[in-house]
Amino acid sequence: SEMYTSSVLGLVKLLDIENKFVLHMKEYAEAQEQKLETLKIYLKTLERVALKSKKEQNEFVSNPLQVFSLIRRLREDWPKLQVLTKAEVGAEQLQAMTELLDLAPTKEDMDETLEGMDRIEVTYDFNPFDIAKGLLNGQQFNHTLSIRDCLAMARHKYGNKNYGGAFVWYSIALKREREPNSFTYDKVLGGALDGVREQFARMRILKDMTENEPLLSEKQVRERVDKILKSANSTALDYFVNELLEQDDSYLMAEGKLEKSKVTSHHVGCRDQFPKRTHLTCRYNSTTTPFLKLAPLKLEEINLDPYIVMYHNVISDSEIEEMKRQTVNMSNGLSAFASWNQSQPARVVARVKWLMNPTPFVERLNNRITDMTGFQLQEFPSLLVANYGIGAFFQPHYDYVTTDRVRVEDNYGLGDRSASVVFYASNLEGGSTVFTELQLTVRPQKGNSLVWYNLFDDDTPDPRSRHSVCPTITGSRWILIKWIHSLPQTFAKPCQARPAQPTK
Ligand SMILES: O=C(O)CCC(=O)C(=O)O
Ligand SMILES: [Fe+2]
Repeated sequence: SEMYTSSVLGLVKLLDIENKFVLHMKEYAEAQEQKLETLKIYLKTLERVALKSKKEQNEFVSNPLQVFSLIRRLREDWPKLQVLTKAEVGAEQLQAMTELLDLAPTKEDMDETLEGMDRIEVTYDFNPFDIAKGLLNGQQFNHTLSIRDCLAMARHKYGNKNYGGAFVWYSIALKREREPNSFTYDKVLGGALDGVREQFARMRILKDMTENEPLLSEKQVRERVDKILKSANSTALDYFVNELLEQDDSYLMAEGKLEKSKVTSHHVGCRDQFPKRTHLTCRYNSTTTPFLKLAPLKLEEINLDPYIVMYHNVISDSEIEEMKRQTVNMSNGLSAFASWNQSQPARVVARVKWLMNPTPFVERLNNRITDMTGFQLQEFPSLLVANYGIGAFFQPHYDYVTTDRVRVEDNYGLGDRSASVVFYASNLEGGSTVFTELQLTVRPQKGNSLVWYNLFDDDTPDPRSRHSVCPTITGSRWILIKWIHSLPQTFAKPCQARPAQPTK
């Protein structure tokens, strides 16, 4: 089935599905309403004076006019009313709704979107109380999370053994006033808050015990907490929960924060907290190829060693539209739960498509990359397009494939990926490219292109090229990526001996 959450391209389809569902349900409700109306009208025709005493009843059936009507009604009208009552109305709509259910997001999609939300909150150190109120990245949206939304977040974090995070989201849910009609909602969807106060208390105790009793196993901790909660009387539990809920948001929030020891360079980069670079310049590049004499490219230095540059305005809006037209059938995507290799943890959440054929578009882009870098691309003209999902990211990684087991020559005979070129094809919030070792954050800007080296001049891996992509906060992240293989560059790339490395 389709994985919606791996990209914005997939997510947009859900709107259409929901619209159709709502339409069918409306028609269904209208049909039911009509039936109800008819029933009520017929009920009216059956009204007659109440006959209380035996005497009154006898009088009634002694009147031939009344008896005649009574018999005819029961004989001729009743069966038809029975048919009306039993009539299934809206069967067509019911069927259509059932069919739409098959297109509903799967559990994988649900898990992926929960992970995405979690990732946005934790990576950027956002305040979950703000998120629940619709305040994201300093922008107030006209949408708040419902109690059930908040509880889903809490349960997800609990499932991930993030007891502090679950504690906060349970508290948000419990502090919320119930929505109007909550009684009806609960009848249909189940009691939203059933058992939630106890779960909230459980998170608190679980978190404390995990921290205070590091020698206990996961299972032992859970068993002990179960015991504590079982033996607690309800008044004491109520008191405990009420005390906690009276704390202010900042106290509760502190429980859900990512532990200091777990804040990585990727997080710091995404939060834009690396020290700012100085002594870097911008200039026109008019020398890499003769064509640049006519049309120099705007170059911004990002880092000098290893060399990283950003070219400005090197892919136009209309080229980006053309790129999107070539990618209508993107693969279902990579995600935390549906990656190419199930045994690996989440690495990237995005849909991708290789542009393999040497179309005019691909050739034009390759020529541009040659202008930017001077590299030879004839041996491997393919480009890769990616569209990320909400909260989608790319874990810190290296673009080179050389490992102890994979030798350079094995990479399609092209050598390793000596440089990478990423074209940013949309504007968005979040989604920066972070160089975790170099402590650099590069914000995507539509039309720009980032170029960096993954290998030293002697073609050995340069671990300083380790990079990641921050979660998208809002927007649709489109990129076009080109990996430049080293062997075809033998005569194109200036080669210097690597400075001697300190030996261990
Ligand atoms: O999208 C980006 O900014 C970088 C993508 C990337 O690192 C990759 O595809 O290998
Ligand atoms: Fe990469």
